[in-house]
Amino acid sequence: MLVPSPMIRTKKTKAVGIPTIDLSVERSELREQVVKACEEYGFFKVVNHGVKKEVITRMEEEGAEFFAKPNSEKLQAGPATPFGYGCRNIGHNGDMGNLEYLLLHTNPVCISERSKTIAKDPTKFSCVLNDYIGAAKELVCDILELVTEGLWVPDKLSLSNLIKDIQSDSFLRINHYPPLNQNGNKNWAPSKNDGNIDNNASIGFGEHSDPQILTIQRSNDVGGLQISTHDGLWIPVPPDPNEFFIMVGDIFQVLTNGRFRSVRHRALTNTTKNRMSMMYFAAPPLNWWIEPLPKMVTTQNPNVYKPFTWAQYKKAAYSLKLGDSRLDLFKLQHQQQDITQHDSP
Ligand SMILES: C=C1C[C@]23C[C@@]1(O)CC[C@H]2[C@@]12CC[C@H](O)[C@@](C)(C(=O)O1)[C@H]2[C@@H]3C(=O)O
Ligand SMILES: O=C(O)CCC(=O)C(=O)O
Ligand SMILES: [Fe+2]
Repeated sequence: MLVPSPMIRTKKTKAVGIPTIDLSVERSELREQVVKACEEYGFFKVVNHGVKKEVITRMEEEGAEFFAKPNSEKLQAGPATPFGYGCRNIGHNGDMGNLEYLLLHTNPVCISERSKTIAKDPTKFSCVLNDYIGAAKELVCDILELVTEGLWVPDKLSLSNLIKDIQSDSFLRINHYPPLNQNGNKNWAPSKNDGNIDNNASIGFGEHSDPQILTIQRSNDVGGLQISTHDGLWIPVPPDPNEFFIMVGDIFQVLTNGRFRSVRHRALTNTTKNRMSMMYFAAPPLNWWIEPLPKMVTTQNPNVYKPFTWAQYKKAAYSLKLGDSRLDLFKLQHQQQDITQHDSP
């Protein structure tokens, strides 16, 4: 059963409820709800997810402790190129946000290596992160199995196995959005790229879709996340620190041949409170070939996308700006821009 959620009124006065799915309900009903939410919004909240409170709390504490450090210590984590500490720069193509973050590969060896430069107690830090990553991975796999069942895909484990693969290219990101003061300024020194965000001072992380298969998001109790509906309205998502939000990523759109749509979203900063969010981005191994699941291609619904590897897609995404629609490059009927420009790295 869909759990009733408060109606949200957007600026354009459209009242929208965030789909909320209770993972403890009976499986045959559950898989239908998950498929429906992925189709309609590409976004939903899960409750009764089974992740231990302690795992979430410890992760929250580690994140808060890291961002409270002096800048000189945070910089020891190394620049986010691609993994490490980033401040205001998002990616490498001039995108800027009002945030600082840690971006990490979820492979346990990478976590262990990075922890040495991030935390005073690296063993504890990597333990806490591995526990959180393990829980997020399990949640992703449960949801992917519900989807394959709901779509009547013959191999129920075909997608979850990609995320469980030791070579999976999944990432963890912890974002910290400091409050903006009353003039809309933050305590950070002005940057040469500030022109990009002057008119959007409250934008913490600009509009985009996530390139991966699925994202598991949670935050502290400070709001800021917004999702975009198909008709272009922004819906604020009320924060819920004990629950998780699931976002369909670009690759899930391809796998379902466009039946699911990757959700465009953004994060705003709060005027007075610190916001911290954490995302697990579930991705396949780099060399994995991506194309619509055979079940999703019919005469009525012919294949829309060219086959490509996750490495090729990532390379294209990383050569573009945050808000760009990268999937257009991989559409079969797209004649102008050729996929070979983004050939394997
Ligand atoms: C501007 C960019 C940042 C990003 C790589 C990109 O070139 C385009 C996709 C961006 C994004 C959005 C979701 C995740 O936060 C992220 C880690 C990802 O996989 O794709 C970021 C990338 C990043 O910050 O490096
Ligand atoms: O901070 C958030 O809630 C969302 C951040 C986000 O979309 C991202 O890091 O990709
Ligand atoms: Fe995102």
